[in-house]
Amino acid sequence: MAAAKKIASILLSRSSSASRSFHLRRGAASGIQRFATAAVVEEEPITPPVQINHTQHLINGKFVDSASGKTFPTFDPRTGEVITHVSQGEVEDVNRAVAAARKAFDEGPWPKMTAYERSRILFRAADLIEKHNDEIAALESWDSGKTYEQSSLVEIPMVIRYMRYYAGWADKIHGLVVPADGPHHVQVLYEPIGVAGQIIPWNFPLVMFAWKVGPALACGNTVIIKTAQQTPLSALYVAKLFHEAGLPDGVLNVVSGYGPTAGAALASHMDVDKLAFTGSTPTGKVVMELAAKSNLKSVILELGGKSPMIVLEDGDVDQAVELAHSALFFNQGQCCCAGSRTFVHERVYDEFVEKSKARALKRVVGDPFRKGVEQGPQIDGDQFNRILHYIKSGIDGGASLVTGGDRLGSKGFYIQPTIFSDVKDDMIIAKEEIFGPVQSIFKFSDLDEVIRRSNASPFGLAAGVFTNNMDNANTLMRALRVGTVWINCYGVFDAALPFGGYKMSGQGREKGIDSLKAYLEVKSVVTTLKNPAWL
Ligand SMILES: NC(=O)c1ccc[n+]([C@@H]2O[C@H](COP(=O)([O-])OP(=O)(O)OC[C@H]3O[C@@H](n4cnc5c(N)ncnc54)[C@H](O)[C@@H]3O)[C@@H](O)[C@H]2O)c1
Repeated sequence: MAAAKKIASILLSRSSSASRSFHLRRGAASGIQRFATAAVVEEEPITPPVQINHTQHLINGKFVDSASGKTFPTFDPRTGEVITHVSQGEVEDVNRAVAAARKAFDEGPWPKMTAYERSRILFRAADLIEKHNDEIAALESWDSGKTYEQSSLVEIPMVIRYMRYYAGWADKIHGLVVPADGPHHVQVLYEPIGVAGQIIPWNFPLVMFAWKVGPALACGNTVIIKTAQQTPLSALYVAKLFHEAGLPDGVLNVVSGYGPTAGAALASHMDVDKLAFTGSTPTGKVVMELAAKSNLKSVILELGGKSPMIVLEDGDVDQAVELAHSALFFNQGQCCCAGSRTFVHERVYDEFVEKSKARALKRVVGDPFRKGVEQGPQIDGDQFNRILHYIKSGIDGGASLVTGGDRLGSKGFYIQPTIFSDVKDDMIIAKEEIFGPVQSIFKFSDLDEVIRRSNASPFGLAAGVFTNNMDNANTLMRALRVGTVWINCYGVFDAALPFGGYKMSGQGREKGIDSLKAYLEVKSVVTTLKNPAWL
């Protein structure tokens, strides 16, 4: 019982600053209508508590229009209406941003500053983000549809924590002196790579910004980051704060625009030394090819997933239901690491399915700016249609629709929390990343079977395990071919914890010490010693 309580506190906590989970407390939501009525999403949208001040690219420390003068719209997922128009970056804008970053690296003060000075600027930037937490959170929610409570209480505080983590590293990166087989003084130096190009998705715009910009700057690199076309607003605001904190011009450049133009220009640029990409697996392959065909820049990839959430038969079923629910439905189901294959032991399967249905029916869907709402709209019409298409494929493929299965309301991109049971491994919904609020529940009989079926995926990003049996937990944590295993918790994203994928979920790691290695070159220096006193 004590263990179960501990699990609940991990799962339901609003996260300590040291070890934040992506999960919020279950919405109290008294007076808010459930998705069965749909009325709540038909109400007039709440006006977000923020003004939009920055819509141009941030290049060389200044906000500038696109060379072409073009702009593109960014939309409110609650209504599908335009929020504002943003400068549309293309090849020429990327060239300008890379030139600024190149100059700031080759001639500018950033890599030449002391590590302590760099660290202080990053700490000041984190302080400014904290000061403006609520405006930034409002921009993030307006542009992406994620709940304001999630942005303001979880994600922006996580961004601040990540920036402080990397600020702390800046003056602790040091080399080695290693023994050699001869009269040589052998040093290993860790140096910044140079100009880093970074491409991020829309599902966690600022968290992805922090995972990339933090380690790159801490190591002394300069950066051009291309935001997702769906969510350009928050990064412009935050990058401005870095400059207010004292970041020299050209060190951090933000270009808004589409993937095949601005993104491809960055990935294939001859003056970019490192490429960091987060997004879908198909686009990951494209950018890797562009990097290889241009200057063979090294690449780090954070890609898609189809992560198993494994519920063994020995635990408290109510706790397991809540954990598996949040593992899938968090952030409208738009998480790379979503627990999108819920494997449940046959002994508790029927009870689990019934209780999961009850939990999904209680999920509070509505305007993300309304207090107590757990689920906002999907990001845009493309994703909305894609998810509805997957739901149809689940029904046509013979899975049992337990609840949901349709849109919610008549405007914007809201989808009913949906559950399928009796899902078979060869169904499309069992194999492909749905990226929406659609839970698929599978039945299994024993440990070997669930290991084999969990690993039978081209993805290997993450997995969850729910059990009180530590022997089984130990077996699973070693057998699962994934980058992260959460045991009796899910979605814990500590700054010090490396995150990344096995197989087609990516290459390399972000966060933790491993992310620093991704932004450092290793140089060996050998000096001949004359008459050494010792070797
Ligand atoms: N592993 C992780 O850490 C992680 C984290 C978040 C999201 N994701 C994945 O991201 C995907 C969802 O994001 P998405 O739909 O924005 O992905 P996406 O691949 O469509 O786009 C990601 C980014 O790549 C850009 N892009 C698109 N085409 C490009 C091209 N030809 N050249 C260069 N850049 C291009 C986009 O403009 C965007 O900025 C999911 O598959 C999800 O699993 C992974």
